[in-house]
Amino acid sequence: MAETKDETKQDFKLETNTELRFEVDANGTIKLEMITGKAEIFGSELVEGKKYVFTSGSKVAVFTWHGCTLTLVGKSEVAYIAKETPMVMYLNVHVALEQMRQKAEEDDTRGPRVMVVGPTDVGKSTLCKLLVNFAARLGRSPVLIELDVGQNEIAVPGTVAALCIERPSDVEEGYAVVAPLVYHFGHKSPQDNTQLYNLLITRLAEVINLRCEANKRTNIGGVVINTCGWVRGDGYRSIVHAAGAFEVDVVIVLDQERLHSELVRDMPDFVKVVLLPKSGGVVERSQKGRMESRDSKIREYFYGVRNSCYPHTFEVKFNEVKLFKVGAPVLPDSMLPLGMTSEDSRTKLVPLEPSGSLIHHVLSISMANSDEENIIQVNVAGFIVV
Ligand SMILES: Nc1ncnc2c1ncn2[C@@H]1O[C@H](COP(=O)(O)OP(=O)(O)OP(=O)(O)O)[C@@H](O)[C@H]1O
Repeated sequence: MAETKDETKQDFKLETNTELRFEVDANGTIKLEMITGKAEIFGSELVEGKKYVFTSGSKVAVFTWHGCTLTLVGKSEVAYIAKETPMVMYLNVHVALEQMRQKAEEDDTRGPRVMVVGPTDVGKSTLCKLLVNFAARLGRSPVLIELDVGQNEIAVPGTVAALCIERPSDVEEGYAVVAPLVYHFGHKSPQDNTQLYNLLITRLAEVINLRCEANKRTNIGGVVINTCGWVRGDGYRSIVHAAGAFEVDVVIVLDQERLHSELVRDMPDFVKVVLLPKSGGVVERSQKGRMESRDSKIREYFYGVRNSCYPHTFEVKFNEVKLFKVGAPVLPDSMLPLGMTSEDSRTKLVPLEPSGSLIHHVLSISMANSDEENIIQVNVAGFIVV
């Protein structure tokens, strides 16, 4: 039978230190198979002869240190081999971090804490993935911190989260999200409530510090922090705040000299600030593309990556739940009780009356035992759609 257009087969031969980049068409899929050699996708190794399926919108780079042959079956928007990649530099960073882990092991101290910053679409999430995957391949167990509330790799958008990485992420399905630590933020940009954002960063850092104190392996593995692409004004101040809260040792700036020089100026001397180039393969995403990827992240939470989960519908009486929203309307300081500032209201919990306006909203379920606890600073158990 003749091949249909959707089953176009392409063969590629990759030399050492090159990568095959491809994007999957909307509503299409691509099957990738490594025929010979060795290759990896964002730090996760490919198995020879196994067929990997990538769904619509995926943007992938298959990198090889040793050379390989590959086939792609399906319709791709683009598929090309790139010889220029920053992978050797990224690997050098990993090697330096591994040396810091070995030193920490010898001296019984803390492993490296590294934060990746830069404007939007420079490959921050991808570099974080590479670093934790490389570490996991050496048997390390770093903690991945996700501060990018818009494009969150661990939980649904609108959250900050942490995940202990025990093994490299799955090539098709991403991180094995087992027992993540997630805090509710509720907006897709930190700009919408900077006070709350900074408060959650402080809280997350406290909890991670406790975890590191209690678990030597996690402590040695270190922390890799992904940030969002808002690097001006309050966004920059949030980056500096996060660096302080997590007591980072290394800040990697991707692709922006201005941000690099600002951070060199503002970081303490013991923090290494490194400027690295972005990969030419990183794909710029439009507002629409970002919205779609947020939607698919929420869908993935409820249905699983390959529709492997079945969300349940159940009814709860309104008197059995308490509903809150974070942030009271901002009032002028003159109208507030003595000693309170309008900034406080942004992190205040406001009770919500159940109403039709809640329909189709995503709510998070707090782990708090009572509403006397500081619910904002308590992690969430999961999410529901009303
Ligand atoms: N070398 C590469 N080749 C092809 N695609 C790539 C490469 N590196 C990254 N990408 C793709 O580019 C897209 C953007 O990368 P990434 O999410 O890492 O950027 P980011 O800086 O974290 O963006 P944001 O600021 O939106 O969080 C992703 O879909 C990723 O899979």
